[in-house]
Amino acid sequence: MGFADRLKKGLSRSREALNEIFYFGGEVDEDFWEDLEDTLVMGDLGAEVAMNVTDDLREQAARENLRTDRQLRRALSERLAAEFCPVGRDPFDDLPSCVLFVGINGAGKTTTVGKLANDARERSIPVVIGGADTFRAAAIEQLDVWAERAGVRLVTRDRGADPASVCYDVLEAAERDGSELVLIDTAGRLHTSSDLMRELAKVVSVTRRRSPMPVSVVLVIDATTGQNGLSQAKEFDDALDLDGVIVTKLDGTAKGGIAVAISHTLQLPILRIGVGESIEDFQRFDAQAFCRALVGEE
Ligand SMILES: Nc1nc2c(ncn2[C@@H]2O[C@H](COP(=O)(O)OP(=O)(O)OP(=O)(O)O)[C@@H](O)[C@H]2O)c(=O)[nH]1
Repeated sequence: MGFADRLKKGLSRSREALNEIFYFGGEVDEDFWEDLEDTLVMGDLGAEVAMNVTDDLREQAARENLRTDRQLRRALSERLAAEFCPVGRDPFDDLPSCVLFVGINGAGKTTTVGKLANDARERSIPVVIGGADTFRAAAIEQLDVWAERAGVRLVTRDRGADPASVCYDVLEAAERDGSELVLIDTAGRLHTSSDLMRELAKVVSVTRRRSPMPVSVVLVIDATTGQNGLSQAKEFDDALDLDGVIVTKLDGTAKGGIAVAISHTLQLPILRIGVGESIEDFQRFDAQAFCRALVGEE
């Protein structure tokens, strides 16, 4: 299955919900707009975005006399795409660059680091991985498997070591080897655990101070988390001042709207998306293509 099909399949829940209201058979009446707003809220877009988008679309439909399913879907997908914060500096393209990956347990950080390392190597970018998840021995082993798969060097320390020291080590190794991209995996943690968030803030500030390259902090978020994803992202942003977001598991049962809610509310760009477990299952984010898949516009 191609990338676009995977994304379409993954976002089918949102699309099916929209299909129900788009089969209105004629009148675009008050019920239609109410149902649209409810459906967008249910699709994890959040109340604020759902209301703004519905109000704008309603005005546009009246102004431009949009009536058909096709016209309305197109206008909706364009309006939703406009909600995304545009990408300014892309930390995986604008080199040299050091990126720290943060997020809750199981969000897909390690997998994402593996995919990005592989992508960089394929583009002949000298890249090194830092394994700063020294909390779990299995995490280091897992990252090692990804590093090997991608054919990229891993710098880490034994379980229990200070994660900030791994950041020092990997930056030193990058300087020595001439690596232009440094990808650092950190231990997963709940955004509600203030001790662990403080520890992570220290890792970030040490890395920012030590790094001769620009440092970006990227939140990896599992799209299937739903609306809780927005509060997660808010907490991480408050504590670490995020630079961007990667949304994973969009091939699963995600509703997808959380990507819109986070990007708009926190004004953070979506840098990449994950659509599967294997090394090539990820993509640059294209807001238009994403919204077409979300809305079911042909
Ligand atoms: N379907 C799907 N699964 C994914 C994707 N990205 C990651 N996964 C799976 O999600 C699970 C967790 O991924 P990890 O990369 O280990 O997550 P992590 O954030 O590093 O987890 P911790 O080390 O516990 O913090 C694994 O089973 C991955 O295969 C994706 O885009 N799609």
